[in-house]
Amino acid sequence: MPIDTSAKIFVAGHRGLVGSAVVRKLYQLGCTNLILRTHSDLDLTNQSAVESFFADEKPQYVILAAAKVGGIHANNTYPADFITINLQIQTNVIVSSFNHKVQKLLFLGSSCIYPKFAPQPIPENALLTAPLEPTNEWYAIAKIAGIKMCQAYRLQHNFDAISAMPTNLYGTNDNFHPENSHVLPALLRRFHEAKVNNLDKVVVWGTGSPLREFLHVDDLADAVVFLLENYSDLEHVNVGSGKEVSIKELAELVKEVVGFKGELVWDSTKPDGTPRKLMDTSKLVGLGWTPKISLRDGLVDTYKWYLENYGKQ
Ligand SMILES: NC(=O)C1=CN([C@@H]2O[C@H](COP(=O)(O)OP(=O)(O)OC[C@H]3O[C@@H](n4cnc5c(N)ncnc54)[C@H](OP(=O)(O)O)[C@@H]3O)[C@@H](O)[C@H]2O)C=CC1
Ligand SMILES: C[C@H]1O[C@H](OP(=O)(O)OP(=O)(O)OC[C@H]2O[C@@H](n3cnc4c(=O)[nH]c(N)nc43)[C@H](O)[C@@H]2O)[C@@H](O)[C@@H](O)C1=O
Repeated sequence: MPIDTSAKIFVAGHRGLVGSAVVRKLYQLGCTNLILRTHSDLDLTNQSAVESFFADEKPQYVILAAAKVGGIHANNTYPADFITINLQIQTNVIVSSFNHKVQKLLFLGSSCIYPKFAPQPIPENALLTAPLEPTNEWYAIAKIAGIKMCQAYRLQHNFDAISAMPTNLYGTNDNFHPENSHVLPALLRRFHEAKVNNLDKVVVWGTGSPLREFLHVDDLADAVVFLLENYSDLEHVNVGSGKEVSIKELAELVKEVVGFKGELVWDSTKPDGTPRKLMDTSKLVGLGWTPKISLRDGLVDTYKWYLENYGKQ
């Protein structure tokens, strides 16, 4: 049922790529009672601080978009951080949400929960059917544990906790860190810097052959609200665009959007990761949701935002 615009909604991770898009969406819908805390105000790995926060604020809805997130290099380099921090955050928020009678919680996982060689497109029931992609299995295991925890609280306590599994996301407020970011923001920054510094080439990681699906974060935020209003069941739900491109095609598209005229150089010492991870989104489409923003339009908008916020540096 439609979200009550006066309801107390805690958006955990509200400054991040996903959290900020969800906040924009909820404000657009007329929500007037969002509860927002920065990482420095409320460290979600601190169990007693989270418990006190929920006891004081008693939110009615929780959207869990806070996590330790990064691209293939970051996941491959900091496995202990990715499994520990994400297990701590999600456990603290899910348990305290239940303890303080939150009406509904939406947990955000990721497409990396699926086996490295899952059937394509990947259906929700491919979960735990084969080995994971080694470069991000620690993060994936944490996310799978989050799905299972939401299921366990529904089975034992009838707690309305649902899980959404987005594909690779991009958009405004993304992480543009040169090493630890995801591919799309990393390339946007690298091509931009090459253009403004008149470089003649840009290094792209891997072989360029892996395929990736991309969804603009505003579409994801729309899907998050749609699921909060229309879905309450045990199984997680894939959220994607249904369209995939090779990393080479993506690099060419970013090059074109940025207007870089030089050449691409491939650094095959960097990992390719999962060869493909196109999600089967027929379950979500069957519920009545479809994405709206094309990759080209989304890239153009994101680069425009990048120029307004970082272009002068
Ligand atoms: N980006 C992507 O391509 C995809 C993301 N997802 C999922 O979406 C969710 C959000 O990801 P995304 O928005 O990209 O990530 P971001 O890194 O952009 O945002 C994460 C947010 O969580 C906050 N945060 C991190 N640690 C803590 C903590 N200990 N206490 C409080 N807040 C904390 C961060 O605050 P601060 O920066 O101040 O530390 C930040 O605001 C995650 O669950 C992720 O797994 C799923 C699929 C794809
Ligand atoms: C959403 C999903 O995202 C992550 O999985 P991933 O999709 O493999 O992550 P990625 O975006 O970092 O890489 C995608 C592809 O792109 C190639 N690639 C080229 N050049 C750059 C580059 O400059 N940076 C990066 N990061 N990748 C590059 C890179 O070699 C790889 O082949 C998970 O860690 C996890 O966070 C998760 O759930």
